[in-house]
Amino acid sequence: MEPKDDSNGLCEPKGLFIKDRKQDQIELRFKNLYYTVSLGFGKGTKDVLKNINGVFAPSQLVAIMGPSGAGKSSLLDVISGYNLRGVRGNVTVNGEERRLDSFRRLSCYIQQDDRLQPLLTVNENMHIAANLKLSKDKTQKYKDAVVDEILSTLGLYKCKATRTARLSGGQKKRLSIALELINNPMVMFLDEPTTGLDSSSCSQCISLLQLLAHQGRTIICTIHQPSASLFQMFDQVYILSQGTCLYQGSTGNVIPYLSKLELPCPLYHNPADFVIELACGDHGNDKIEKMAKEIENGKCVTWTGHSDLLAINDAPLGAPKKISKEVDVVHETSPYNQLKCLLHRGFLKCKRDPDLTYLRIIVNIIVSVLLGTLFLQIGDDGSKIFDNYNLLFSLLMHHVGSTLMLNIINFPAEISILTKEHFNRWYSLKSYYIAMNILDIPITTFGCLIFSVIIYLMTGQPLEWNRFGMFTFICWLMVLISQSLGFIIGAWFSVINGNFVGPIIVVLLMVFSGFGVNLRDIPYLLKWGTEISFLRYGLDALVAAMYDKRGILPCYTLYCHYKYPSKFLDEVAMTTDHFNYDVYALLITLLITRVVAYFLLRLRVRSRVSL
Ligand SMILES: Nc1ncnc2c1ncn2[C@@H]1O[C@H](COP(=O)(O)OP(=O)(O)OP(=O)(O)O)[C@@H](O)[C@H]1O
Repeated sequence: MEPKDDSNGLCEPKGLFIKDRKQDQIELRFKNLYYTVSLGFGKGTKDVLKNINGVFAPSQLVAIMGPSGAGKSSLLDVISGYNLRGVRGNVTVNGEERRLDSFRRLSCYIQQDDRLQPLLTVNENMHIAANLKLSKDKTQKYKDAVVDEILSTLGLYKCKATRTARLSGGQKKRLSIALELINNPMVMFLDEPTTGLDSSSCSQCISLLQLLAHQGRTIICTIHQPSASLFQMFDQVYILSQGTCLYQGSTGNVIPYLSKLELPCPLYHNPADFVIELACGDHGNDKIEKMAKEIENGKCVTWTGHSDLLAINDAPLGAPKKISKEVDVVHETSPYNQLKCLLHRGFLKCKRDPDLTYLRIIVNIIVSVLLGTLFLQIGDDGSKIFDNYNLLFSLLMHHVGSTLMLNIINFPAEISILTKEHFNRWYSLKSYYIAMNILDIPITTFGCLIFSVIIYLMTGQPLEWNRFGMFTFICWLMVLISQSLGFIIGAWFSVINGNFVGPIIVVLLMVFSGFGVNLRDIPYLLKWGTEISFLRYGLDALVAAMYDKRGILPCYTLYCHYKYPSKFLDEVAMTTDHFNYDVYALLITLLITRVVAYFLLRLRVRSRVSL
């Protein structure tokens, strides 16, 4: 039976994914927490969080509030374990020092920007997440039931078949929450879940979080300046100003707290607005100091309204130390299952986005026809050997340039989704990388093959299967290497910087390829450039594929200076006996660049820097 759903409202859950898990409840504490960032070379450091303390109790919806730049997102990043660099102090989970590997099994982090797969429907996104996040022993029927229950609870059931790109802002936000709810985390961190939503979507989103929190979860979110009614929906508030805590306690206690400090909230004034005004220093910096002192920078828990809550100083905490490093986190399903799911998702994305797939094929057809027309039937002509050499170089440039730029532009967008999903333990980076490599092979191979067939026939290259095979294989290797280079640049640079760096690299590859500047004329000190330019190996190999054991070329004019290919090859300092050597060099380059791309991607994902 179809679950009851109002696509705008929330339903009561049936209890499949939202069970009473009081025994699993999580209390988070932090003590003497500092977060220090470097301001750049020679500019010193800045303490974003300054010796703050706090406690986030279970079954509570907590709002971290404060003016812009107060350190709200930084606090969320630090306690969730998303950010470890520059952090000092203690973070404990139910009284024990937080161990990231186990903590990440219990928690999830939903970023401010919706990092969703736009081409997949809500249902597909949910099912892929369920297959990745629920253990293998759960039946498909169970997974379907969980997905349906979450979707109807979050008011998304009627949008099941809608593509994510077509959802409204509020629906996207709910889908982000729904995806992370699949494995029922007990702690949820949300960075500004209401940003960009209208007031009705805001209150829907917060009432959903309230519902989830009151089922036993600890839900912590940052929020800018909530309306009075939204503010009342939170159980607890943690107010920050310039990295220090000004208040920690229940929403209802904010006004009594301020009255005690002789800072009465004006009648008919939204307490959230008033407290932000105080935190901004609008009523004087002395008020900020007064509040921080009263709340002991977060150590005082009396305003939380929980008499059983231990004060920060009374709770068992070890001596302050550097927060432990991340260890490899175990995922819910096997690498094989992760690979299967990621391949399935990648296949769906390719199917839904035929534009890029078709574009790649069409570009290959257009460029090959264009080059074929320019260099029509020159392959067997003794007077056109120089033109044929130009053709070989031009087609290599097409393969390198188009593939490199495509990946420089596309790859960074994938990284932000990957960072989120990897942090929330959907899959390992290895599975992702293998799937990504496999997914591109069919289209790359097809594009290369079609390009080679057209250009080979149009330009009248020798009709021998082995030469055609060698020609296509070299083009294919060049595309794969350019793709790896695109991954390297995409993993390391932003799209803008990548667009600047990419063409520079192509120019350097050209300079050292032996085309234009003869390999013999390259100064000794710059010879290393020719050793690492894969374009040189590609060109050398293509020349070998076309001219090895060719004998005298037919001459259709009075005099053909280069009818002996060896004469021409000697002039451009190329040989035909290096084909195998060139292939090995290209294979090694491919291997090295793929490995380097993987490690750079790993570094980028682990540092979680967004460019
Ligand atoms: N890696 C960093 N390098 C330099 N400064 C940083 C870094 N991370 C945070 N900051 C600075 O720390 C302060 C707090 O940043 P944070 O993003 O936590 O603020 P916020 O309260 O979430 O602000 P907003 O509400 O505007 O998002 C800001 O002044 C920010 O510039």
